[in-house]
Amino acid sequence: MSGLSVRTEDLTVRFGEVAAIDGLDLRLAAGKIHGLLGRNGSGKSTLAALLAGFRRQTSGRIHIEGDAVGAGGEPYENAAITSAICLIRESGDVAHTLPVRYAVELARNLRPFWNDELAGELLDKFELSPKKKIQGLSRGKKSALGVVLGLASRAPLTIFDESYLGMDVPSRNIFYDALLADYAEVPRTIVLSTHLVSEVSALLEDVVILDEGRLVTQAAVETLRARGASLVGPAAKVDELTRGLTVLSEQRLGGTKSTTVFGDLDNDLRDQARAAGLELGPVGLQDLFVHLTQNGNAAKEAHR
Ligand SMILES: Nc1ncnc2c1ncn2[C@@H]1O[C@H](COP(=O)(O)OP(=O)(O)OP(=O)(O)O)[C@@H](O)[C@H]1O
Repeated sequence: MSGLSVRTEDLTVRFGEVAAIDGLDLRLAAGKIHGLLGRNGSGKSTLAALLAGFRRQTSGRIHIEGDAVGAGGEPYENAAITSAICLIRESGDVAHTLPVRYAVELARNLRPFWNDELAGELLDKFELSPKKKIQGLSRGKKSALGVVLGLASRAPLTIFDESYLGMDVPSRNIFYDALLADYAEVPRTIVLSTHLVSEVSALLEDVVILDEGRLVTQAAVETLRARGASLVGPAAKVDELTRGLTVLSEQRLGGTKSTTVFGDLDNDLRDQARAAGLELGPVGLQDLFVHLTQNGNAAKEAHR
């Protein structure tokens, strides 16, 4: 099993006047970890709910495909498809009056690819007692329970919709490590919806950036990160070579400066930078995300 692929065509969801998703043409390749990035209100949760069949689109099409779902098709009201998809939302969607072990049992019964051993290991890692009532868990522990259910479901398409934001940094690190380890063992399609871009960027292979329900860009992380450069070295030289370029961020420590710029650096400039002893590197995903979703830039990018 290497997961499900997703294709959307002209996908649109309207809430009255608001288009939460607006004519989205998207491709998510099977067996990869995708980042679904966007600012607040950009449509991430709406898209996640559509892919998991939790809601129906106003217009357009969704096609889910892969070994686990036979001929594939639309997820809405299609149990053969939705049983292979697990969406974990920030709320966790777990019954609050029950102990943790009931939530685990429920998932075990509902999820055809469920792995009990992994669930047990993760409960221990997050120090979640099976006897504890869910309503008595802290926000972070509720999020951790959601993460345990999501990972142990081993669903061919697993979507975490900001479900780990309530967790503290050490717990989030446990999540990231567990996700990578289990993904290496059982490759599947994972979607991480987040605005904590810098934190998850090392996990991601492909990235989708949304803005106001529209696709700003979709690309492999490496391709995106090559769409600019960071220059590090003596401040005066860095300033001289980056003059007139679109600067995404700058940091200075004593006489040394690191400047990140957007756009292609021509070979001449690269040669000059190297000759001056500057270090050249790719752009951080966080800087790109901020730039691409700033007022006006998203629309320009979408029409590139
Ligand atoms: N049930 C609803 N009724 C009306 N409007 C809605 C509903 N759900 C979402 N919206 C609107 O659709 C747009 C997209 O919302 P969505 O929750 O999908 O964004 P998001 O990217 O997940 O945001 P956040 O990062 O803040 O969670 C927003 O303008 C939101 O107000």
